[in-house]
Amino acid sequence: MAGRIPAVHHNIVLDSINEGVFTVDLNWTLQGLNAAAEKITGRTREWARGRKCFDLFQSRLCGEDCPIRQTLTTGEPVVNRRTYILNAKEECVPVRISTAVLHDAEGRTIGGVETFQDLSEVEKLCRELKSHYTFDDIVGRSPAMQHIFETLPLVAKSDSTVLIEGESGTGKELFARTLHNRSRRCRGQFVPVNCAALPDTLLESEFFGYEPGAFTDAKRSRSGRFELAHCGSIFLDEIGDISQALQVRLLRVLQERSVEPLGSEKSRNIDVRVIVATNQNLKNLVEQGLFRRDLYYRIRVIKLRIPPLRERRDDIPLLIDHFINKFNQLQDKDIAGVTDSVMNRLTEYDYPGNVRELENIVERAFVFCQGALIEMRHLPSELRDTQSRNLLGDKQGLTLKEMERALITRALQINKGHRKNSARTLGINPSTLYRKMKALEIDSFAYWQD
Ligand SMILES: Nc1ncnc2c1ncn2[C@@H]1O[C@H](COP(=O)(O)OP(=O)(O)OP(=O)(O)O)[C@@H](O)[C@H]1O
Repeated sequence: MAGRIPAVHHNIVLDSINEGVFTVDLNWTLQGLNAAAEKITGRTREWARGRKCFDLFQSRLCGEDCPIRQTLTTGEPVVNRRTYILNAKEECVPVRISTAVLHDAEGRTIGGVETFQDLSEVEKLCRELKSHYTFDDIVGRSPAMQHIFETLPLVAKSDSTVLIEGESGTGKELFARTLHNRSRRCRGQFVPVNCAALPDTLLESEFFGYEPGAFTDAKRSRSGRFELAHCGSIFLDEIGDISQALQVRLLRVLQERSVEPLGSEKSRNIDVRVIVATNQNLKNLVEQGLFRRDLYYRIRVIKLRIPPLRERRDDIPLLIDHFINKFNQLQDKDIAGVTDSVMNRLTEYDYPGNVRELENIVERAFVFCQGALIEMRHLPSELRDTQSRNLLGDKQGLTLKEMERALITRALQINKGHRKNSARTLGINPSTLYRKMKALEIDSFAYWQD
């Protein structure tokens, strides 16, 4: 008969695996580490003796959110939770951890075991892969974005005026900033001006500045945005909204590279790169006589068109990831991603507000999401609504009452009998749902599933 494997052999087995393993007693005192745990944490078994597991990990999960505490409290294992630990050199190490309860021969709980994998290499590879899909802060893997990434360094190097066209929220200002940061002017200022935000008279003094007495309130002189941008770049957003009179003045500035503050007769030379943006079709405005043709040709020396997000859906998963990372850092959270159904919904949605809208959707979900993944119920109702729209399926030609019954029972089926979630799917108050269910004699327990 084969004998039992001696304990010392268990240690050899534990030391031969790549995953870090440690065990703790019920007071979180470390009982042992394997060789991989020593390597990943940079701590020795001698150091660990008598210390607590939170001394070893110093992770943001330590404390209330501690996985091993959860396991010891609930008896349930935690599987593949991602977090960061601090190693002996105080470096952040990304890890994926799992936990389980340890029992003695009589089945009594005597402590817990935690296994953890070092994800540094995996993250490094991901970063390398991602670097192909990013240009500074701009993310994109669609062919359209990859093409823009190729041209951006060349455009940044030149000093020519650039026209960026794209719907609102496509990232025009982000591109303009990137062009500035990558140019020889990066030490100068990047000065944005939203031409649609100010009335014409104010915009003129904003552009060119003024001298005392130029108008009633002008007590002192003030530099305009063009002067502020001297040796840097000026970004004129919503250029299609400026008046004809201002278009004439702007054309002169671009031709002569000098500005004349209001109330002054002397012009000042300026060395500025001009980047303009519009969410309108400037060519159409020219055809309609609303935008000067000569100014149009002066500003469209180089034209970049940023497609709306619905025309480059390949970018959506990457952008979601980008914004999740951004908000994890800003809000010190640890959200790992979105569920499959959320990903499907977010990649099929049309985004009238483009990337800004997607960013807002993720930011909003961060407010409501308490777990590791963003779920359907964390999305705004207009995104969840398709679920209600699809609820009826092909049940046309029903009476209003029958339709209500069909909708409610379908919502209960989808939400496994959960009345609050069903109310959310239907876009009504839980109390309204309870009332309707009572009137229609629908029993939610019939749909209840674990
Ligand atoms: N490709 C991208 N990668 C990462 N972030 C992006 C990208 N495109 C846009 N964003 C982000 O989306 C938000 C909106 O972008 P931005 O303000 O540049 O848009 P815009 O086209 O200038 O909008 P508007 O026309 O309304 O002024 C910003 O927070 C920006 O950082």
